[in-house]
Parts: sequence; structure tokens; C-alpha cells
Amino acid sequence: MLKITHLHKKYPGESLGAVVDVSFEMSGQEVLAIVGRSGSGKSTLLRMIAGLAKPDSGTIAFRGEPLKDPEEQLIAGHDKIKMVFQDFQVKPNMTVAENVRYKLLHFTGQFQQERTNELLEMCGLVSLASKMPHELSGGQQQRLSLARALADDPELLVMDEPFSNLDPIIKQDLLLELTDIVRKEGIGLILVSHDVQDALLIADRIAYLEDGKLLQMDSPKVIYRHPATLAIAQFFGRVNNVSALMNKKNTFVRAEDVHVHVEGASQALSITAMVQSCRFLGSRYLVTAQSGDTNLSLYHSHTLKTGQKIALRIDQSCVLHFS
Ligand SMILES: Nc1ncnc2c1ncn2[C@@H]1O[C@H](COP(=O)(O)OP(=O)(O)OP(=O)(O)O)[C@@H](O)[C@H]1O
Repeated sequence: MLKITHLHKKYPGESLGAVVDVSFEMSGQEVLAIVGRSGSGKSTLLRMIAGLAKPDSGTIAFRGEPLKDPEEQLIAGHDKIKMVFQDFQVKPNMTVAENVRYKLLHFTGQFQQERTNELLEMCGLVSLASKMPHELSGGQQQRLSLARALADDPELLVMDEPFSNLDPIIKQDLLLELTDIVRKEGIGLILVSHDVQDALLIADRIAYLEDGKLLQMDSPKVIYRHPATLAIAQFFGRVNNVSALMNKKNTFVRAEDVHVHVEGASQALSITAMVQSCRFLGSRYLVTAQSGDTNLSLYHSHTLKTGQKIALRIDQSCVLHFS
């Protein structure tokens, strides 16, 4: 449904390019999370998909139709691709319900009423229908922005760091609600996120950008378990270099795949190490330990003492190799 081919974008004065030769395809009802470090080109790519920025070269087509040039058209992009703005582009003098209905004025009165009610219900806004936007919390305002975007009957929603100003748990709940809504509506969603947990939680596929290039695009499980590069592995969590311990060059393992030894574990590689530090993280402890010249990070359910000797097991199936 969305087809991006050899997309390039370079800002004036920039040497490398913000988006470099990005190509991918996306089906109609997919949730795609674009991730990458700060400055990797996520927002630039999203803005081009939303029709808000013009590529230097390459094409973006939706349902086989190329996007309209933002510099030549009054309404840029594609009328079925809708960006949900995080700065709440709502009408301040209208109630919540009026804000949604305002988007439906070209329909019959009955349809306006029915669709407004449906969208308020879907976005959890029924009890707030007669409130003014300034009376809403941040999360409620974001729900209103979403309801207004959905009123335009999009086939693809694009969002830049949605709900990023909210508390982590509220944000995750809203993201889950958002994916339920887009699935119910049968539409696609592309969102930019700098939070890997959010991306893993809701995305069907994750696209990892680095220096403007699309380095990997896979399901959460594949990108996490089989990252294409060490940088991608490190983006998703702490990674230990265990080349010396495993006697094999360029061998790495995630902190969560190093376990304090359990007797009888199969396929175990038992390593002795000394605890260097142990920090409380709430649900678990972050432990650093030294084994020979190798420093290891791992997580453990209980506190360990500095200087304590421990035996460690590394899941062989979780070992990562990069050339
Ligand atoms: N308007 C602009 N003018 C010049 N350079 C820009 C402009 N917008 C972005 N850039 C540059 O383009 C590159 C990509 O920026 P972009 O905002 O797309 O990255 P990002 O991955 O979304 O970053 P962040 O996670 O920090 O928001 C960066 O090097 C940035 O400095």
C-alpha cells in the first residue's frame, strides 16, 4: 500500500544527508515503528511520508498514487495519509464533541452525529464530550487529536513521538489503545519513537535508521534476537563483549541473557566472576561483574554483594556474532 523507493533528503549545509536511499514497502494494516538515535532521520522520513517535506529524489506512492509535491499543491501529500499532531491542533473555543464533528461538516447531520459518537467512544472521550480542550489532561488532548484525525477517514496515520510528554505507563496504555483503534478501523500506522520498549510493545515491524540509512526492518522479535549490527543490538539494550570468554572474535551477549548459575541447566557455559556493583532497578538489580579481563553487565532478581564470587551461565542460543 505504501511504497517508498530510493528516498533522499539533504538539508542545506548538511554533509551526509538526513535521509539516504531509503526504500521499503508497507501493507495497509501494519503498525510500523521507526526508531534510531537522535538525528538519525526519523522525523525527516516521517514528514516526507506525511507530505510535509519534499524529498530531493526518490518516490513515495500510496495505493499506487505518488504523493503530491508539498511545494506545488495546496494540500500536500496524500488525502488518505494523515499526520496526528502532538501540539493539539484543536479548536480552543469548541467542545470536545464539536471539535470532532467540525471535521465531518460535509456529511449529513445524522452521519455527523453517529460518527462523532463512534469516534468519541473509540477514543475514550464520551464522558468528556462537553468539556473544552483546555479542561483536558495531556493524554485526553492527545485522544482528541486522534479522534479528529480519524474523522478524516485516513488509511494511514503517521505520528511523531506520540504521547511522549506523558508518564511511561500511561503512554504505554495509550499506545496499546491506539493500536487497538487502528486495527479496529483497518488502517495502517507509522510512528516515530525513541523508546525501544514502546516500539517492541506495539509494532508489527520496526525500522531502524542510522545516519539517514535504513539498516534493518523486521519484526520486534527478529530485530531484537537477530540485530544486523552491534549498534542495533546496543540500541535495544546492554550488550556484553564476551569474545575473550567464548574464545571467539566479535562475540556478544545481552545483559539479560547472562544468568547467575542455576544447577543442572542444560547447554550451560559456566563462568566464574566477581561482583563489582549491584544497583536496585525496582523489579530487578543491575549487576556488573568481572571475569578475567571481561566486564559483564547482567540483571538479577536479588541483591548481590560487591566482591562476591558468582557462577554465570550464558545462553548459547542468545549469543550474537558480528563481523
Ligand atoms: N530544518 C533542518 N535544517 C537543517 N538540518 C536539519 C533540519 N531538520 C533536521 N536536520 C538534520 O537532519 C538530520 C536528521 O534530523 P531528524 O530530525 O530527521 O532526526 P531524528 O532522528 O528525528 O532526530 P530526533 O530523534 O533527535 O528527533 C539531523 O542531522 C538534523 O540535524
